[in-house]
Amino acid sequence: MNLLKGHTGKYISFVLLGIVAAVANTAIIYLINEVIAKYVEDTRSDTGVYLSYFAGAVALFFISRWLVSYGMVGFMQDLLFKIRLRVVEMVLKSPFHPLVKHKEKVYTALTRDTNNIVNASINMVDLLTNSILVVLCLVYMGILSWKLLLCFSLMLCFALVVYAISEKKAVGLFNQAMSKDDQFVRNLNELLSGFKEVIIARKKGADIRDQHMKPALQEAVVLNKKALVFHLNNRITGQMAFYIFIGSLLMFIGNQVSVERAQVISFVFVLLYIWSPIETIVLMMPSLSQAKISLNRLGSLQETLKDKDLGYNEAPQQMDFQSLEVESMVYQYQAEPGDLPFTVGPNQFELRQGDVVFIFGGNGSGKTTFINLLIGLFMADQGQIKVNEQAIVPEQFAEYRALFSPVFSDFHLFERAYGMNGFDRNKALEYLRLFELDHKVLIQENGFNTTQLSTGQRKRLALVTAMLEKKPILILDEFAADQDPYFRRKFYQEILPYLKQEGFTVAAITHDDNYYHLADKVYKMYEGKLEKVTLSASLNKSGIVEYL
Ligand SMILES: Nc1ncnc2c1ncn2[C@@H]1O[C@H](COP(=O)(O)OP(=O)(O)OP(=O)(O)O)[C@@H](O)[C@H]1O
Repeated sequence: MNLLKGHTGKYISFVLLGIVAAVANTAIIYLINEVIAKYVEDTRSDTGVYLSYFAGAVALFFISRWLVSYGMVGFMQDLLFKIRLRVVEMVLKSPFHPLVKHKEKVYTALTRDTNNIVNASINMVDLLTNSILVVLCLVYMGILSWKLLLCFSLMLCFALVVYAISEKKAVGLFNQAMSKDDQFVRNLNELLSGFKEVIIARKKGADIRDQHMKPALQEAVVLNKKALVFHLNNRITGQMAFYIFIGSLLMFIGNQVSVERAQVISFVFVLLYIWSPIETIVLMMPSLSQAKISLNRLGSLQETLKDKDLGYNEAPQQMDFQSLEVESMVYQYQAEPGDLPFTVGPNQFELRQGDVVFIFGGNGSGKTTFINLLIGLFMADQGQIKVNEQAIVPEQFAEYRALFSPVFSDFHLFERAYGMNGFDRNKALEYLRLFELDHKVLIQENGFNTTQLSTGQRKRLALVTAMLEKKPILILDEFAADQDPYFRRKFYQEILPYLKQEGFTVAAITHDDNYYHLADKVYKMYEGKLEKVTLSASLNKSGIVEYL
């Protein structure tokens, strides 16, 4: 992913300012060295000139350095904004299944990976400034004595080769540690989602902590430690090599390669000066390695979620709806190795404008899967859907989905009425009264206050919200299951006719066989197969109503 797109100009200006800072910094060292040389030679009369150059170089260094740092603050915030929004975009455009499967990667992408990348992009400018400084100083050292530079370069090359080898190992370890972090986040999500159960059975929480979270954290600690120890070893080895080199330079090398004492002193001075930038570069490597891994992970997340949702469109047109037919629709779940995959279909199904259609069937028979296929959440492997006798093509899927307002059995009640073009407060009040929520729920600026409601009341509010979306077809997955007998009766006997009168078409999964006769059509789901049933009921041997 190209993160610098739109920021290239800014980044180039930071790089240029970084170069200016590095040149000014080198000039400072050069000037100090020259003044020292003048002192040694006792020609102090020239120092005034050097002093004015020195003041200029210092001013240039600080101004350019400040400008880079100031610019970087804004750049960092922009980049953070851009990457986070990019991840949200990926999420919004993703089809259903890949996202559900890789949810925890989205969390880590938004937190750790984003920060790693932003920090490294700041470090990149520092890295560049320091690298230029080192190169310029090396040139200067070459001018002082090419023989000494050759010796130093040999030592530096050796240190860099050792560094590169252990750095590769460190990157591998960081990568493994990040996978352990993902596992930890997955468990944390589980713990937070199931916290009620955990409070009742503390052993569950302890088990998640001891058997899963703690080992994942411990493994991440071990891996991170190992990786950081590689860096530490590199640093210590580098420092030792450097001190040994300086000692040898002063004691033997200078004499051996016959370089004048004054040049050796100047050389050592520059060497002492550039060690800090060299060390800074080396110390930045872990953050750069981590950023590289994070960038790869964002890339792979993008790859995982790359399939744009079918017919992706954020503002689909409202389709006219008169009739809907499902023809020979088949869907098969991907099974775990060794398991038989569950298949729903081939199924036929029809819905006419104003219909109230019920689907019933045993647990696990495939009702929810079928509903998910019907509303276009899952993509069927075979078959087609026709609206007003026209087959729906993939490009029309966003428009097709906009026909439905679902209340899932595991519905989510959003805090506000997001995505509604104008929140109809009058209708909202009318619906709240109908659902007997008007004394419990307050209408706010753009939605309802949703706190202090029971599960059944929350579900009623979810249906109110679905109705306010003014989509032609309401999809209800076991809506009445959480309602008390009084409201259940009201739902089937008053609310469903009201919905019909309001122009809604309703397809509902239900187990309330006492009310099947109120539907226009009833379908039975058995082992993935839908069957239209007649509404003539009979009592079976046990006296239970049975639909044929
Ligand atoms: N994510 C999944 N991966 C694989 N198989 C699945 C998955 N979800 C459901 N199934 C299989 O599909 C079958 C149908 O599930 P579905 O949720 O559609 O049943 P249902 O009729 O709605 O059941 P219930 O009345 O319990 O809600 C299940 O028996 C299960 O084996």
